[in-house]
Amino acid sequence: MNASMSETVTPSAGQGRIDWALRGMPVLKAIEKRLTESGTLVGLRVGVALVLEPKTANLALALNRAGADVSVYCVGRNTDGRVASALAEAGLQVFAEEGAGDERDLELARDFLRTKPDILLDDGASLIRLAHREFPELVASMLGAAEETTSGVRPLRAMNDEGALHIPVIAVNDAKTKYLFDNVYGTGQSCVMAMLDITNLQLAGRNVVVVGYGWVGTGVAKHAAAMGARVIVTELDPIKALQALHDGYRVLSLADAAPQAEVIFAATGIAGVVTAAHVADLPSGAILCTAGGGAFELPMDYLDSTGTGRIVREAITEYTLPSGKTVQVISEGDCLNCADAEGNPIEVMDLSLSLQALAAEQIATEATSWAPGVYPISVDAENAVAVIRLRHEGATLEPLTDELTAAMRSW
Ligand SMILES: NC(=O)c1ccc[n+]([C@@H]2O[C@H](COP(=O)([O-])OP(=O)(O)OC[C@H]3O[C@@H](n4cnc5c(N)ncnc54)[C@H](O)[C@@H]3O)[C@@H](O)[C@H]2O)c1
Ligand SMILES: N[C@@H](CCSC[C@H]1O[C@@H](n2cnc3c(=O)[nH]cnc32)[C@H](O)[C@@H]1O)C(=O)O
Repeated sequence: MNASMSETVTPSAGQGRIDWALRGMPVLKAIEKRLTESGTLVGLRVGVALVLEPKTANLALALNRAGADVSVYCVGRNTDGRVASALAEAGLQVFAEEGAGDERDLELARDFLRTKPDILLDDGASLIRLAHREFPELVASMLGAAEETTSGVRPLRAMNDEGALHIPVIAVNDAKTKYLFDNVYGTGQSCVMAMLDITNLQLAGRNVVVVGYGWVGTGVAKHAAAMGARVIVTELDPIKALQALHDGYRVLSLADAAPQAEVIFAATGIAGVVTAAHVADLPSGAILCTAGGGAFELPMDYLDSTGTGRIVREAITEYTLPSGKTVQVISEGDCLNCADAEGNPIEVMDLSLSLQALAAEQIATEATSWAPGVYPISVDAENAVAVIRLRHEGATLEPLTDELTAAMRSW
């Protein structure tokens, strides 16, 4: 290779990571084209409040190129600073500082809402709830919002039941092309890999307890078992517990599983599922992490008030309890794949983030006539994402002929 051929322009660290992710996002590229051609988002302010890393950056940039005025918010623990800088350089308004603490995050969240988004793309419903608490005029003028995750959809439904939700929200999480892929395969892979990268431990032969066998728990169990872990599942729901048994795992209450638990993945999205009493029964050195909603699933208050915490390696806090027992908490109990790893894989976020773009389209075109409430994304949008991905993979669908239709209707 001669010298001139090897000369390249190196993008900034953030832009390089964004460009790399875009290579694996054919669905988002197709949706950007559709939005650009329709002009649906031109002149609208769209606030993106999702985990801020290269895949989300591509969503923000795609919406921007399609004509929206885009601002971005994220808590410090889920922000990739290189990506935040690259987005600011691209002219987006960015309210996210890597490593910012709770107080600064709240200031940034308020400043983000002061940009008066017409459409809000949220994760965990935290910005939708903050807007309802502190920015009633904004809520009154907003077209609507979209929610990314299970633990955001749940409180929004509760708000709606009490008449406290004042905007239409599309539950992106509830699209089949979201939860069947992102929550299961994406989160299963990224959380197990994050735990292994952070600790550098081997999983084969270890007792891994998965708390909750919903979509995320299923994926975590599958990936942990594939790496040789002995998986125990804990569940409240007898059907999910029976499913876990048929998938080949032991099923025990957490109290029964705790004495053998070398690693615990909380995957419920519900506060307080792992308690101080469970910790008392763990073997010394057990590892606690959250694949689900966040640190609230673990007994962090108990550990902080009773134990002595010491950072023993990046993203690992070792608590020594009065009994002398130690437990290791990963990522301070936050979702470890988003806090201290790369998040879910690119291909799976291509599906979820494309659904967010389609939810923005639906809010701009249809939600103007909707009453406040939690709505599913359109079946067309859900299917469009699957069809584009299948086409990109070179997969072909069986054609539905008149004969097959008649056969399926016959009795
Ligand atoms: N880390 C990520 O990237 C990521 C991705 C998707 C979803 N999530 C989050 O993961 C959490 C789970 O999501 P999901 O889609 O699997 O939800 P889900 O509702 O399908 O599953 C939750 C399961 O937990 C069970 N459960 C509740 N309380 C329990 C308890 N005390 N003990 C045992 N089981 C209990 C429920 O019966 C249910 O089966 C949510 O907070 C969601 O927002 C995280
Ligand atoms: N809000 C949580 C973190 C993520 S919630 C879970 C959601 O994050 C989404 N997610 C997981 N990985 C990524 C990623 O890499 N980029 C953007 N979103 C992600 C995923 O769709 C899921 O529904 C917190 O405060 O700790």
